[in-house]
Amino acid sequence: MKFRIFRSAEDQTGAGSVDPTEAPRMGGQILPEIAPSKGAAAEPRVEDATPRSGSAVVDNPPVGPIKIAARDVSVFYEGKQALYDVSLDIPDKTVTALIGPSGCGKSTFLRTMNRMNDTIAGAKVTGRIAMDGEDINDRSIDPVLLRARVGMVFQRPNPFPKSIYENVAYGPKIHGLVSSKAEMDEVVEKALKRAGLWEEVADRLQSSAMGLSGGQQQRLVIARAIAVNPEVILMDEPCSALDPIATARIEELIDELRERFCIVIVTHSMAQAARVSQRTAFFHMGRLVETGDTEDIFQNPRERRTLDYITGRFG
Ligand SMILES: Nc1ncnc2c1ncn2[C@@H]1O[C@H](COP(=O)(O)OP(=O)(O)OP(=O)(O)O)[C@@H](O)[C@H]1O
Repeated sequence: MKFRIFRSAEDQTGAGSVDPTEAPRMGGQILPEIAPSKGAAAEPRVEDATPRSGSAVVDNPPVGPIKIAARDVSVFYEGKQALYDVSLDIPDKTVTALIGPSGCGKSTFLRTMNRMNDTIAGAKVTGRIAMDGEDINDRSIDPVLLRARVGMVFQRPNPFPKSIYENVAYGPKIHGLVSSKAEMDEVVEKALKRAGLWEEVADRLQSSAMGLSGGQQQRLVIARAIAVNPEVILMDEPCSALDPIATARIEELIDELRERFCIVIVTHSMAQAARVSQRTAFFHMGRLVETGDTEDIFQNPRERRTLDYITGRFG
């Protein structure tokens, strides 16, 4: 079976990512024709699902150094469980895509990796998340410093209403990473270059960031994250507010950045997951269903639910 791996950023839906002329298969077996899911409505809702007892076994771990190891991570909002016992290894210098239908817990899991859930009243996280072996929820860890090490890019570009230069300089300044104006100029230029924005803004660094296009603003936000030398960059649907050309530019950038950073991206577009990631984790109803190399997940998923989702039968 071949999945069409879209090279154009125009396809933002997953439904078209399957060649309908070829039979889908699972676990290496050709499956009989599968009727469009009738069972979806009968599936239990998250709050009805029986929580599995925690198991620290990591499904299909990646080869190579692990940057973040999540073990039995659960998240509750006002006592209502949204994530159940997720154990996942995130490799370094790799793009890991988190996919799954709306409300399955992708963003919730993403936020556990830089303790952004701490900022949500009533949210509680259990389990263990280690970065380079160190528990990020340990009392000794300052969440502000953690968020510099684990940067985050959101759906909508959120530059500060300040100049382009100040947007990038802000992080290095508050974290005391530079000691002179010349050094700051260098840091700003380097970050903008790495984010692929330098040539477009070099002559207007003092102009407002709000005057940039959406795609440029998103690259500026990435430059702002990079400027503090993060180790991990979390991206929560970074292209969902962008047009296809700006999306393609961000995807190229993600591909370049993975040489230096561990990247985790939440995306609704299976075509995007297939284009940008090397590892994929599929979530459903608050649980991690399956994880593996992206090619395997898309061409030969082991779980029926993964197959149904990537072939557009639900979600
Ligand atoms: N701040 C919050 N307060 C209460 N419940 C929340 C909060 N954030 C998320 N939830 C709930 O947790 C569950 C998982 O939500 P989450 O946003 O992580 O899913 P998602 O897979 O990222 O969804 P989407 O693709 O729609 O962004 C949902 O049932 C959602 O309603």
